Amino acid sequence: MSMRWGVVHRWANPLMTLRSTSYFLPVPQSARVFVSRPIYYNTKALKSAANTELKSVANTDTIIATDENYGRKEVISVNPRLYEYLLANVREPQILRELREETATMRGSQMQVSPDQAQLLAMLVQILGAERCIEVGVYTGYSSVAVALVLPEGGQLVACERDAKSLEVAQRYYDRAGVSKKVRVKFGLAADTLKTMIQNGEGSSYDFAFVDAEKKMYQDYFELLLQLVRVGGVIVIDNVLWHGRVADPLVNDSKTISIRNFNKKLTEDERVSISMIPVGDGMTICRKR
Ligand SMILES: C[S@@+](CC[C@H](N)C(=O)[O-])C[C@H]1O[C@@H](n2cnc3c(N)ncnc32)[C@H](O)[C@@H]1O
Repeated sequence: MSMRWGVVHRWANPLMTLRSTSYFLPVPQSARVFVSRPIYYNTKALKSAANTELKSVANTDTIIATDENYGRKEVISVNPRLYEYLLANVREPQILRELREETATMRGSQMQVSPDQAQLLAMLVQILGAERCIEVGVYTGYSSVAVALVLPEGGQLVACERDAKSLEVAQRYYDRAGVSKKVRVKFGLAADTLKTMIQNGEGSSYDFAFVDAEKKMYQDYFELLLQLVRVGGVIVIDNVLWHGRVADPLVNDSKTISIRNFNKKLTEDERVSISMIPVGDGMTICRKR
């Protein structure tokens, strides 16, 4: 939050005493909308005013837009306090919590989907009544366990991963979660696995796919998965907001450009209905038409 120095104003606390001296305190830029006209306070009242002001700004800081560009809709952004609240409302199975805690000690743990993302994936699988799923990018298995747990008996998840060490952890948790029978691990490059599945006649036989691997391969994964998923099936793509970099014109590294291009192409792709949502690092849900 950016600060500027300014007079504390009446609107901050209308009950305070009038005095002859003005005091200057840091006032957040975003509080400027509340400013009316200057009024002078005693020191004690001033401190309390500052607290009130800063607390209320912490609240209003979550609201990022209310103007006509957004149809006057009050659009919010998730700040740490709100995100903690959101997480407190996630039902994370004990086995996933343990996997998350173990993964937190490992290299690359930031790659794992967040509990709210995993819950959304599981919810989509359940809404779809999905029985046949694919995951591209397993890592230690957090999202794949979340999906496998809600698959019916006889359901199947094809889990594509090129890193054997991560797969060892994932496999251990498939066993512990009692979902090993539902998960078909495919070790190797995901694009090769998907191509083989198409060649084996598995086209249009999957209900759900989740993409969370090499960013520069997103378009390739998407094209292959579009062949494997049935009409009405869903493909979810992770990291589509790429830490916010996709919206920053000054960021032009190859991964950001690749995701930006992918997002643009997807928006224009009539083969799918889409919904981009700011959960985790951003996900796009695509439904095959
Ligand atoms: C972001 S992580 C996946 C996180 C996982 N979905 C979770 O929630 O824990 C990406 C994973 O994709 C794997 N990966 C990257 N490129 C791949 C490729 N070409 N083929 C298969 N796996 C790949 C990486 O080894 C890594 O484990």
